[in-house]
Amino acid sequence: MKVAGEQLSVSREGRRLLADVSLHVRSGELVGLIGPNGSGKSTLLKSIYRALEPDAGRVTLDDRPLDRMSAREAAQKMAVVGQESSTEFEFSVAEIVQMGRHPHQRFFGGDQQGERALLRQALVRVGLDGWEDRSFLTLSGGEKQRVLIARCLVQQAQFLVLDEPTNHLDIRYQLQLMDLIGELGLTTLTALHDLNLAAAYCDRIYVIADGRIALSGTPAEVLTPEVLLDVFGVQAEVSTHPQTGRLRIDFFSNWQRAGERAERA
Ligand SMILES: Nc1ncnc2c1ncn2[C@@H]1O[C@H](COP(=O)(O)OP(=O)(O)OP(=O)(O)O)[C@@H](O)[C@H]1O
Repeated sequence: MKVAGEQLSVSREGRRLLADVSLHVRSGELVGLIGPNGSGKSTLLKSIYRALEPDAGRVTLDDRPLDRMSAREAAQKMAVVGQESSTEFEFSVAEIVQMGRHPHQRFFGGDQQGERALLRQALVRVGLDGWEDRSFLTLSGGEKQRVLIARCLVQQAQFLVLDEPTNHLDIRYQLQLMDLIGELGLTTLTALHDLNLAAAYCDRIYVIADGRIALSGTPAEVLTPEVLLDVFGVQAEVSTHPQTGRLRIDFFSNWQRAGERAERA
């Protein structure tokens, strides 16, 4: 499934949060969205997954406008893990994951055994096999995040939208989750703060700053020291890891620069 956002604009309380943003994700592509805090990443993702109505522009899935689809049809095509996915209600892990099946279920009947198998497979994939009866509210941030990913898996949508999916995850699960997303081979758009993860996993990256797309391209095209200084205001060195061949970004903090200055003096 290919996805496009065309000239999306959002204003709230007299402020332009998104200005004429266009982006596209080709079928099976993993596209990253990076940018500083408050640059508009969540606003853009919310306008794509219909949590927020843009003032102008449209979103299409396989060239069909999303706003002409029913909520059920949209949910069959698009699965979302947003940033604020908390619930105050007492649901079990199994109940939360099974919510991903709602767009596919009819009122009566259904293949109960098949549904249970899907639930189990999804929990195995996120490392939570046997956690069905645990209360969602009692889970750690990282465990909750993995449950929400499992909910996406059972939804069997072709397009995944993820807002900071590695938030709360320890390094092992960050890598495991990004590997899993890559293996799924779905059309994926994800906001990421960790630029090394973006470099390692994304086919292409959009950089957003002040509600506008500053540039887009492959990780090597986008993640240059000049762009990182310009957009994030940090000095960085970008190299290629000798073993993995992946881009590696090292950041220099103020104390390192101060140390270098002292050495030179
Ligand atoms: N409903 C709203 N009304 C007014 N301002 C809003 C609203 N929603 C978001 N904003 C503002 O829009 C800007 C973009 O917010 P957004 O959450 O999209 O940024 P972000 O890039 O996802 O940030 P972060 O990296 O911190 O998660 C912020 O300055 C935010 O305060």
